[in-house]
Amino acid sequence: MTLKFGVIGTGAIGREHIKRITNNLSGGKIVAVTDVNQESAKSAVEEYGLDAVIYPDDKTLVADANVDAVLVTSWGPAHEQSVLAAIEAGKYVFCEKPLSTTAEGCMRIVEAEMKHGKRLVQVGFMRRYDSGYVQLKEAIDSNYIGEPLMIRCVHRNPEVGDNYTTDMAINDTLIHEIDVLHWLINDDYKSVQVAFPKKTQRAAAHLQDPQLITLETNSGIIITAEVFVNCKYGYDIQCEVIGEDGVAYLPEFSGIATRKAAQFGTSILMDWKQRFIDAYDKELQDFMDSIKNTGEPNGPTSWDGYIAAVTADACVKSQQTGEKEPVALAEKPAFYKNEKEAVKTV
Ligand SMILES: NC(=O)c1ccc[n+]([C@@H]2O[C@H](COP(=O)([O-])OP(=O)(O)OC[C@H]3O[C@@H](n4cnc5c(N)ncnc54)[C@H](O)[C@@H]3O)[C@@H](O)[C@H]2O)c1
Ligand SMILES: O[C@H]1[C@H](O)[C@@H](O)[C@H](O)[C@@H](O)[C@H]1O
Repeated sequence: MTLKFGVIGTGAIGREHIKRITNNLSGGKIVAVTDVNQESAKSAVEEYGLDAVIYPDDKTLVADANVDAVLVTSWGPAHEQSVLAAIEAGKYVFCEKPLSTTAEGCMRIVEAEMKHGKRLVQVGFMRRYDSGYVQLKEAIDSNYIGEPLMIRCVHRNPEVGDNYTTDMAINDTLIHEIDVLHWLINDDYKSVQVAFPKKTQRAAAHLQDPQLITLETNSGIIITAEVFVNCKYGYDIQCEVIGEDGVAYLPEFSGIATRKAAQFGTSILMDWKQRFIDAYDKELQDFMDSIKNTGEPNGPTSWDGYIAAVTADACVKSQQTGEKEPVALAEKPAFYKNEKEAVKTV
């Protein structure tokens, strides 16, 4: 069975996913595309030699009977509308993060999916498929480092565009940590607090950068996460879990090391595309394989998207109040209780 995809949004990650489904993975084919910028949709079709219909908008694409699954890779605020339209039409959905930019929007998706009666949606929280995070989870689950007590994270981008706003540090960037960390430690967040350190001169006038976020879990684990999106030197993701018996570190992305001119060095990546390249492949392959084998996607669910959005909303509130803000989750519906963990082979 070949899963026929319609793609909504042919920008940076839309093209990355089109490329991997077309050239690297098995079981999928792009049959339709759309973008608010129709030139972008046309150039994607040309660039990857796709035999795909170009639609004027998400609604007409979703209505194409030839489309089995919708790949939502538009801007965050546009996701909810496309995901709801796809669920309404009974199509599978792979939606890039965030599932919706608000908790209410995620809840509308959760309710629509439950009404449909079976899981259709997978959220692109690809770090759960990254071998480094999978190894960290194994170190925690096997009790190798004892009970986790604290976690220290760093999420740095070399630069961002002028349209990147202060709340996007949470909704667009920290959202990866929000998702992967509660999965890593099997715990939920109780409260969050955001602090604004001294601002870098490289940030646009409207943007607070860097930001330091503290998240506390129900069991008392304290997490500190730095988001710094104009760090200039590279794309740098760090995670250190401090347990009662030891410390576990997320592996660094490995490039070659060099010795030259009295220097010992190694390279640092400059963007996200390479850093999690294997994880992007694995998440999409898993999406296609699990639909083929079980009729439902296996990866991060709409409920995971909801947890991330509630936590992100509390962080955005704390950006405004400067206070510690509670994270108040609704009770998990039975519909999502039997979900399998998206842990794949390393
Ligand atoms: N998982 C990851 O690591 C990762 C990496 C990059 C981006 N993303 C997410 O993917 C999404 C896209 O990011 P990007 O970097 O590719 O952005 P981008 O700006 O490069 O591309 C987005 C594209 O969507 C189009 N678009 C916007 N609204 C639309 C709509 N309503 N209908 C159709 N097309 C629409 C735009 O014209 C643009 O071509 C964002 O939600 C972002 O957070 C995730
Ligand atoms: O959309 C991107 C992507 O999710 C990257 O992984 C993250 O580091 C960036 O901050 C974000 O803007």
